[in-house]
Amino acid sequence: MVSDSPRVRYVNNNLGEDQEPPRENMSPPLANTEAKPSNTLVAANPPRRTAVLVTGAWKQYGSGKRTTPVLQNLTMTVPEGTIYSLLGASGCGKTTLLACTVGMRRLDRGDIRIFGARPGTSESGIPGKRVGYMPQEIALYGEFTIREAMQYFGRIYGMTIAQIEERMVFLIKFLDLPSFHRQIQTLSGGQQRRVSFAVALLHDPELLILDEPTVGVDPLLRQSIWNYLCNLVSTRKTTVIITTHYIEEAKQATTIGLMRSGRLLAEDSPSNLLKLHQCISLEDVFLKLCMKDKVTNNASHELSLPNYANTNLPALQSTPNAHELNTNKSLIAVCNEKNRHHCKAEVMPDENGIIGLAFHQSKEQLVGDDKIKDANPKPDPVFQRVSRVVEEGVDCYSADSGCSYNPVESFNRLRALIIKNFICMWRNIGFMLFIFVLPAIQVILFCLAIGREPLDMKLGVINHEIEEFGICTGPIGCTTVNLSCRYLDAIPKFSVHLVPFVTEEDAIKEIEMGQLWGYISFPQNFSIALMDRELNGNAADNSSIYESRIRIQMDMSNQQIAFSLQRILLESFRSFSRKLLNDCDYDPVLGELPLHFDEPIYGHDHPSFMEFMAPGIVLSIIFFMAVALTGSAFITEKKEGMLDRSLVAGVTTGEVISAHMVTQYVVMVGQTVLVLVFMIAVFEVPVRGPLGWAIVITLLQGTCGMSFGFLISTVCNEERNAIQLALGSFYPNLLLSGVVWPIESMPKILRDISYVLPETLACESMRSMLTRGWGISHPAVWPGFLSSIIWSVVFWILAVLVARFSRSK
Ligand SMILES: Nc1ncnc2c1ncn2[C@@H]1O[C@H](COP(=O)(O)OP(=O)(O)OP(=O)(O)O)[C@@H](O)[C@H]1O
Repeated sequence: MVSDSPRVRYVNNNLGEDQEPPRENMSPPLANTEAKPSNTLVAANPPRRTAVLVTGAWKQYGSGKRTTPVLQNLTMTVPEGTIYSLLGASGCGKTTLLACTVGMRRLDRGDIRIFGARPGTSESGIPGKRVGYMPQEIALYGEFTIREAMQYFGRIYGMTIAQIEERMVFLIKFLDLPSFHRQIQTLSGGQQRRVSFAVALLHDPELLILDEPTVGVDPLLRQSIWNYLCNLVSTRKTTVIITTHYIEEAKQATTIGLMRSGRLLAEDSPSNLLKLHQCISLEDVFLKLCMKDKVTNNASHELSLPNYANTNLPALQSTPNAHELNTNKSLIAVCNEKNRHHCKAEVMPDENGIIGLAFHQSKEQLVGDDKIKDANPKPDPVFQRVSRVVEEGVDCYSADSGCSYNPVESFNRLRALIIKNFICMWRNIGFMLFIFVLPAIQVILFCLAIGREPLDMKLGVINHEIEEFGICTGPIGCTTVNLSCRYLDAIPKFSVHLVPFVTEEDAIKEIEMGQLWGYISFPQNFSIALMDRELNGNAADNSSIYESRIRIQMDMSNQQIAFSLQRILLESFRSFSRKLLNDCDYDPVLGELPLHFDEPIYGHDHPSFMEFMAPGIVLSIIFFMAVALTGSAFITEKKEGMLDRSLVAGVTTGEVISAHMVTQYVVMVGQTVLVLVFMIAVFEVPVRGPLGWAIVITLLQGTCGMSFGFLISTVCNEERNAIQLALGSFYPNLLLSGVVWPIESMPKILRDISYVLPETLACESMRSMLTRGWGISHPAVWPGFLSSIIWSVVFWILAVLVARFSRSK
């Protein structure tokens, strides 16, 4: 292992550039082979010197009618220090078998032993540095440079920077890679695959599991890769499992496993296969075995004809006109009822002259073969028992396994993950804008657009008291002349734009055109009648009371505008009336309603809608940003295979989550500061309570959003499903949490639902702290903190349960 016995490259030794020195201390695999887990049945004991042993493996995807059987009673033995080449048509189950081998998927039945132990246990070395895994997809962070990719995995494997650098120089040269400064996403598909291959070789593992490493690789380099693998096996006793579509190159393997429909048709050395089946080429052997398998299993099923149009075999895709090619190098089975016992070979070399394995295997065929399953022997009951027993062992992939925990190694892995997270974030400009600029824009837009007083509301004025047309200016002092003008003067002009009209009908027409919010009309004798009413009270006659009335007719379709206009007109009248009574030496209180509002206990005389909404908006922004960031981060890593690759390399789920939390908290603190600075410092939203606790509850809501995002990422495999789920929950949450409207206005049942949502109590707490100045110990405040914590825990528990359930599939 790297940290125990540094296995740096050895350019200066006498083995030549592409050769590795013999592995020191080759005993651990054997020692592990002999070590029996205490609860393992005797039947499961693998033979000595077997690196990988798969026994009676059964695996299917889906359930019910959608079941796809993939592995069917497959048994495979990979001796240590050999190259085992797994050959089979597209869709026959090679990748699934490798995924089960590295513990990323679980068998339905059967048993897998790596160095004598179940994958996922510390004895097997998987996950960890004993294995180098190259999945079929690139599974690398596109934002990384080649060097950063090497450093990321090197740190996980516990290599020093010097070891990583030395190894990288060799691998770049050997695999003909571009400069290590190049970002992976800027490389060609073939170059990316080679970087992926280099990462698998980086730490010189004991077991290499390579899923189609030579696809898209130049023939010379392909040969060079095989030479290198052969050298690794002979000098380092490395064990290699490699899948390929190319029969030609597989001839260099020590053992070939021929796979069809999830079964292993044969497993032997290339020479033995040729000898045993009396064929001159491996293609013939494979064809013969396929025919035999087909006839044995289902006489009524015909062999599928190769489907050139749909096949995803690289060798076939690169052939311009496959039907026209006809040499006798490669083979495509063309069998029908008549020639079932006599197969004809057709040629399928690719553009490089490499022969492709040309059996296309459709899903339909696999499903059809499932009918054969019943004819196959049932899995050995012993293995069923073994399978059940080993499931109970310690699983190093689970977050809480504590499997051979080494704090230093764990710290190194955590560091690698955190560095990785920040590099990915830093390199992605769009992402940076999303996480920092978007919240700021949301707050600015909220503060500018929501809750402010409407301005410039147009109101028509019909004044029958004055001769001239227009808006008049009123006299001052105690007078009975043109009081209508004096009242109009009291109306704030920045809020209400007064527009003169001759008649009410003219104003109504404008209202109907959507040009006015209402009109105000003064009768002819308004001033005299008003003075009579104000000064004489009950003694005023009926005509004075009628003539003193100002008529107002409004468009009430817009609640906020209508309420604002009504309030302004009322307040303006109060102010006009007080001034007039004062000027005439009367007590101004006479003009008031007998209602007196004292200084408010909390808030101020003119509460704004913005102040009501601001606390909830802050929490919503932080909550949903955390949902989006966490959900997208995990789904992308999962979908592109990067998460699985890191897990196989030895990173634990707990470390992945911890690293994400560290990154997410840094982002969240930044977002919280940004959002609060804009709200408080720029837009002067009042803070009357403890700002520190307001920040804490904001971070708790972010944690809650992070947990929800994690849950979404475990439930969804595709980004679009995650977006649907996140958006689907966004609006109900926003509308029901009392962010935009008081929950007191909701029907009882909805109010009860609202109280158990993650944001409602938190929003109440935040509002109480900011606008009422209450502290954490107040009974209306602490429940918001508690609810955020409880929801975070509930989401995490659900996410962990779903993740476990998914992995067991
Ligand atoms: N997650 C999944 N859910 C459902 N079916 C799946 C899943 N993964 C693979 N399959 C199906 O299982 C079968 C075997 O797939 P697998 O990837 O193991 O084949 P393969 O031999 O590696 O193919 P290829 O050479 O093209 O990579 C295919 O029919 C595939 O469609």
